[in-house]
Amino acid sequence: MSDSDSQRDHASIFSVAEIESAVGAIEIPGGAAAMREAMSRRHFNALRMHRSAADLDFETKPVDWYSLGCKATATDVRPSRTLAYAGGDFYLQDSGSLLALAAAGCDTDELAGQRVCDLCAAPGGKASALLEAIGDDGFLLANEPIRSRIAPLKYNLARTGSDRYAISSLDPDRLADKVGSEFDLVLVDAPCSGQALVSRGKQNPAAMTDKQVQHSASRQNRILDAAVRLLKPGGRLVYSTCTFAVDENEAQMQRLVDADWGTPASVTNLSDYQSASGCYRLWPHLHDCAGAFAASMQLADSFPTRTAKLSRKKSRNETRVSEKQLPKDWKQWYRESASKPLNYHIDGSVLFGFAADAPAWVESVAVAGPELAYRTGQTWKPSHEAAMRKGNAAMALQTHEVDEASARNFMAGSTISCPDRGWRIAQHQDRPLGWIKSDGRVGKNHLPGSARW
Ligand SMILES: C[S@@+](CC[C@H](N)C(=O)[O-])C[C@H]1O[C@@H](n2cnc3c(N)ncnc32)[C@H](O)[C@@H]1O
Repeated sequence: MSDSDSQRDHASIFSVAEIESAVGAIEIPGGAAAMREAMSRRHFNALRMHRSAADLDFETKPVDWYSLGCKATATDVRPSRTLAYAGGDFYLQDSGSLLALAAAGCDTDELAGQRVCDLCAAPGGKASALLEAIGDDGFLLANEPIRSRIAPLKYNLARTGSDRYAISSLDPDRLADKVGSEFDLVLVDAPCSGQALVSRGKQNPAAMTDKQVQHSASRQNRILDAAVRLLKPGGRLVYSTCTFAVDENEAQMQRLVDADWGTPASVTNLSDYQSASGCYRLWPHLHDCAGAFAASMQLADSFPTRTAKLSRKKSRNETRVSEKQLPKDWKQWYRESASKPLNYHIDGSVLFGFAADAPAWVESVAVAGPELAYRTGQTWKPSHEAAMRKGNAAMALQTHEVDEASARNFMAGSTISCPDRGWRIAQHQDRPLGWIKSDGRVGKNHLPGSARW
């Protein structure tokens, strides 16, 4: 069975009445029959552009709700096989995911310099947009409780080229106990019944049942209760799901407002999509995406604050290393910025460099962060993550500009010719691609398997 057959099959399992019942107490604009039909259609991913990206060499049309979003106009373009993608110029995601980013203000300057937490962060589609939006002076904590999902999160955060982040892996309640009321903005892109994904064959059809909706809703209650404890008074909560059920969407926000914890915060740019005060929806039959929900709430100034309770076991300094303990080839790999010093940490076989002006609690909750080097046996090598840096603290010292054909070969895993010895970043039109190590003739390819075409 082809992909499109299986998508059609999943969606056509449901009758119009079942779709209406799964959505709950909200009118479906345009009707459930049109929604049912659109749920079996394929929606192409959108490109979420990096702010410093160069112009694309294929035609695109804008995504109406997110100014940094666009879609390729031709359906035979494969954006994921372009050098612009390899160099981190854009991220690919369902255009519905951009609704939460619009609610957070990621396509404006309002997050610049802010302290932000993405509480349910893997694989990092939204966390990477938050990281780009906070700029060189903000800080992002990306939390993902499920350890096996950390690897793609690390990879996607590194693609932004920023080092202003740390990754934690805690239950939201424990994180709130440890860190306290620290954030200007918390994003909860909650685990949900995933009804919008049923049409893509990525979710079990049981997502449409009340049992699944109520199971997800009670987990969302717990996560949201922790999220508000992580906010500074007056801070902003952005809540999102990829499901249609009111009980997992508008009703969750209403519960917080009814408890007097905050007030809905309208997002002017999203007024066309409003479903309730501070709540926004995209529908598969109206907006050419899988469907999405996002809401924005401002925490009451009177909400009680808590200060960080740092763990005694893994306190600051415990894994920190001095410059003298850095790998011996360090100075051949990186130049450090005097104005943006780093705190170096070795965790097992990985060396991280956290921004020295990051919050004090970062080192007690982080399981990963901006990676600089890793060890295989006794040998240290520079990390692919650091090859992608676009600025900030540790930057690779040496680069090797390659033409388009060599860049494509490099992305496919080949060696490239390079007359200069040592470690350097292969780059194409100033876009970093990854590390090579040259013997003065041939540059050996050090691109990780996951990044290769
Ligand atoms: C909808 S996905 C997040 C997608 C992500 N924000 C993105 O844009 O790439 C929800 C995430 O929440 C995580 N999760 C599961 N249970 C959780 C919990 N109790 N608290 C926080 N996150 C949880 C899941 O592992 C999953 O990675």
